[in-house]
Amino acid sequence: MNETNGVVTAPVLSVDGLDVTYANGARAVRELSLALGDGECLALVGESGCGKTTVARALLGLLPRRTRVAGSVRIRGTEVVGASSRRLRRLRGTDVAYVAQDPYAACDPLRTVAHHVEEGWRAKGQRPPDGQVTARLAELGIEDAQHRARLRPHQWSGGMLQRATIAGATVHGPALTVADEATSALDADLSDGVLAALRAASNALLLVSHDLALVAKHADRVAVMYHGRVVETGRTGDVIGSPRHPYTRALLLAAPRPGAGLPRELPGTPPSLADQLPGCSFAPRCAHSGDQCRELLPLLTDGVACHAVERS
Ligand SMILES: Nc1ncnc2c1ncn2[C@@H]1O[C@H](COP(=O)(O)OP(=O)(O)OP(=O)(O)O)[C@@H](O)[C@H]1O
Repeated sequence: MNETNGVVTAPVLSVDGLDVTYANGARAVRELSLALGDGECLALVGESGCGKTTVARALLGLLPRRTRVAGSVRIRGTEVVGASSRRLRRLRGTDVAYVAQDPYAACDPLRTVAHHVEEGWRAKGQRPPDGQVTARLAELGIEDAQHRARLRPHQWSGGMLQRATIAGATVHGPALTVADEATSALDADLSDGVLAALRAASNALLLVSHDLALVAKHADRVAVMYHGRVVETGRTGDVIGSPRHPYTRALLLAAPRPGAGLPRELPGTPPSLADQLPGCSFAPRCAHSGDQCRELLPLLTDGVACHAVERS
């Protein structure tokens, strides 16, 4: 709980022991815990398939039927795991909003952009107050918003259209915005501005991203996932500037970043999601692993889950 001026509020997001197994037996998220406060931006990073999107979907109650979900996801104190469809519908838009990867895929090509922004109100059975669509678009950096809002999505550039989807997703000022690779369909030079707009339009923001340069610039904290677990977490500058987990170091070396030299491919491949290794899932790929790493699961302690890391 947080206390501001004597008023106690629940953290925006608290995830405790989240565990997700798809119907085919793939255990994509394993005992994952996270917390996010007002105004904070947390980036979830990690190789493809490590479970980032699964976490994002779990926060919105959007996992497929027959997926087994254990643990707890609370948004402003309201439990999402096991919530009824009615309660989830009530939470979406007001408590938690979602920004998808590809704005063109998220929009109906036959409808105007204004129609998509208005959907934020319609989904709650409301009509947008006069002038609000244009005002929201202008706030997100759209020039000549009144005219442009009447155009169709294909008449907008990708960066501008993503700003419009952010405008629609955040009309009710949700406590938490979840953005899953929200800029990966855009050119690199547009991504920065769109992320800045996303941050400005959001309260707490969970950013799923593979772009470590953007994460370094926009996120306050980072959680590095591997094989469904958080293996390192901390302030962005610390995790990206002085990574401690061998996996985080390898991930950073594999990422194209200005001034970081040529990327070095991550050795090996992650284990299958059906595997239940007794020890660290990264041990088979880790140059520092010993017997303990293969036998005993390292717990996340002081922001890092690794037996081999030096602890002061
Ligand atoms: N509906 C599903 N049924 C079975 N397995 C799934 C399903 N959705 C995802 N998975 C598997 O769960 C694992 C985690 O997927 P997820 O999309 O969460 O990873 P990710 O880290 O977001 O990857 P990417 O960066 O490629 O989007 C992957 O191995 C994926 O194949």
